[in-house]
Order: sequence, then structure tokens, then C-alpha cells
Amino acid sequence: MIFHAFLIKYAEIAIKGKNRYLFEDALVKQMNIALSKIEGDYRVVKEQGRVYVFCPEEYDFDEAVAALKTVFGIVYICPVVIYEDQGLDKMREDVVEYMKNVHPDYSGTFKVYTRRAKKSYPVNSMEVSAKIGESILNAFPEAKVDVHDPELTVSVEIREKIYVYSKSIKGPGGMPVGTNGKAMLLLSGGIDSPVAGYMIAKRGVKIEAVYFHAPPYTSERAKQKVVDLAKLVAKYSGPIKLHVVNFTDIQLYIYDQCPHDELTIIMRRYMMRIAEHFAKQDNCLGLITGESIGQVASQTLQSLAATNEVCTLPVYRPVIGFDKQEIVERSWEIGTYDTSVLPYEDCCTIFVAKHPVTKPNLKVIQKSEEKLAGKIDELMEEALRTTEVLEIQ
Ligand SMILES: Nc1ncnc2c1ncn2[C@@H]1O[C@H](COP(=O)(O)OP(=O)(O)OP(=O)(O)O)[C@@H](O)[C@H]1O
Repeated sequence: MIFHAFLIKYAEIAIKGKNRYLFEDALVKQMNIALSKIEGDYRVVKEQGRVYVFCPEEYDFDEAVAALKTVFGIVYICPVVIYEDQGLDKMREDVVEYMKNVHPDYSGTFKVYTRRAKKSYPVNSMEVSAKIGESILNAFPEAKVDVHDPELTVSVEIREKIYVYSKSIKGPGGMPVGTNGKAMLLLSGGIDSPVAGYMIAKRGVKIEAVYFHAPPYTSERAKQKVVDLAKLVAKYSGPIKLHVVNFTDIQLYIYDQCPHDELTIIMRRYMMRIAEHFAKQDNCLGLITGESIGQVASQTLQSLAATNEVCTLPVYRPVIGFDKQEIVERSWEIGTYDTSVLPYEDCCTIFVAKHPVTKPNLKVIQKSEEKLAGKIDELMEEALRTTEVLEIQ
């Protein structure tokens, strides 16, 4: 059966009042972006409290659903068959035909739910439902009506035409990107930070990203891996501006001047400072990392506190309470896992100490950083100046 359209369901409860149109406009915009990436002339229309996608005459159903599944804010995608309005008798025949195609030999419980968007329609909703229900019972003798807890709800919307649907495909939920400001993701090549970016984008936040590499200690392929991860996240979050920072000289200088057991924490503090610089420059309202308590030495509460101390923007760590396995499962779901586990080196792993401090004392760390004063500012400026900016689609 050819579905002519999709009815898009979103969580309306959260968006009463005047936020509603902002939410719907952002949803329509993101849907248009997602559908523009596939072949065919899809038309996204917002009307009378509903968002529809009207499909071209010929299209790939699975591809269209896959594209819509990347749009945050969509709770359900309901494929719709549209019939001309030619009176109630014809409508009854049409719905039976729909059932024969979509649920052949149906033998479970069902109810018909009619909604009159066209209030001038001469028959009321209850009566339309009852008549159509009767026709379905006649055509499917095994089926039974259950208006309280049916296994199948056949929805009939009376508009200029008649819209029939009964299937709901789960969307990603969340809120459309663009409804909740912008934040800067520290994106490494690992498993955790792409998941963290996805989770914050799912709350409607537009994201930018910053990646620190250390050529020649880290390779072009390691950088390409991060670009690929950004592309995978961008499928959901929309385009990402990725800042690629050359961190080599800063790392070498820290390596040279500071106790080696403090390297990771001091490097992380410089990463945060640089990320915050770009965040503020581009009006981001927070930083995002993929840290989770206790996962490694730099992610103990003491280390996280020491990292936070250099930031004035809030730092969002959406996977903070997750086990590694939970993060891995998320990365499978969103499709970043296979890329994340490619074995290319990260700048943090190259300059890492054998026994890093797990409970850094902030005063001690600050003291060590004093040794960097002067030259580190020049190196920071140089790193900011030479940062490469990539637009990831
Ligand atoms: N080279 C990098 N570029 C950008 N951000 C980084 C980089 N290295 C680490 N980060 C940020 O710091 C967080 C913690 O990094 P760390 O290497 O300690 O942990 P991880 O568990 O390996 O995280 P991930 O799996 O995201 O790499 C990352 O989630 C990321 O947000």
C-alpha cells in the first residue's frame, strides 16, 4: 500500500502556550533539513495543530522513515493513507480497503477514532466511528471492538480529504534542535563524547564542537575519525561547526614543565580554557563533555572539580552517572560505536603519565601551572590563531 503522508506526533504537554509555535517551527525546520538529504520532493506542512509530511508520488518509504527518525522532537511517525471525501458510505469502503491492505486478516480487538478537523462535516465523530466500525466487523468477522483497551486504533481524520492511519513508528523524542540555545562539545575520538553531544542535542540544544589534536603525535586518520564522528552526530543535531585545535606545543610545554602525574589534569584544564574561548566567541551557553564519575583518573570528583575550576560557563556532563556499558549501548543505538572504536591515538593517551593523580589538590595544580606563566599565554594565542574551522554537515 502506498502511504501518501506521515502524521508527526510530538510531546505537546511540554509546550503549551506561546512556546508551541516556536517548537513547531523548529520541528518543521529540522524535518526539512533531514528530508532534504534524501531523494524526492517532500512537503512539510503545519496545520491546525498537526505537522504532516506529504510524500512525492514515488518515494522510498524506509528511507523517509529513517530520515524522520533523526529529528529530535518527533515522538511518533504515523504513515497515512489519504482518500477523497466522497461521503460516509465511500469512507466506510475506503477504511475497509485500508484495513485489508495494512492489516490483512485482522482478528484482534480494535476501535475506530474519528477526529473532525473540518467542523462543518455533517455527521458527528461518534457516529462516523460507529459506522466505520460496523463495516470493519463485517469485513473481518474475527475482529472485535474494544473501545477501552484495543490492540489496534484506526484513526480517521476528516479534513478536506480523509486521512486514515493506524501505525505508529517510534521517533527519537526530545526537543527540536534550536529551541534551547547552543553549547560547545569537547569531542574526542572516544565512545563517550559523541553520546554526550547526542544527548544534549536531543534536549533541543544546537551544538558546536572542539577537537584537540597533537600532530605529528596524532595522525591525520585520528582527525578524520573525529570528523566522521561529528558527521554521525550531525545527522541528528544538524550541521556542526568543528574547531580543530593544534594542541601539540601546549602539551609539550606542560610535559616539560609540570610533574608528570599531573599532566592529564593540567592538559584537561587547558582544553577547557580553549573550549570556553570558542564557546564564548560563538555565543554558546555551556560546555559539554563525555565524562562519567570514576571512569578514569581524570574523572574522579576531585579531578572534575579541578577541571571545572577554570570554567566560567556551566559544564554539562550528560553521561556522568552512566556505566561504560550503558554509554556503549547508547553509542550502538545512535550509530557512533563502530567509528569510536577504530584504533587511532588520542592526544591525551600519548602524553599520559603511568600513575596519574586521582585526587588532585587544586592548590598543588595551580602551583604547577604557575611555572607555565608567560610562555603558555603565547602558546594559547598561537593555538587559537591556528585553529582550523570545519563545517560538518
Ligand atoms: N582530544 C580531545 N579533544 C576534545 N575533547 C576531548 C579530547 N580528549 C578528551 N576530551 C574531552 O574530555 C572528556 C574526557 O576524556 P577522557 O579521555 O578522560 O575520557 P574518555 O572516557 O576516553 O572519553 P571519550 O570516550 O569521550 O574520549 C571526553 O569525553 C571529551 O569530552
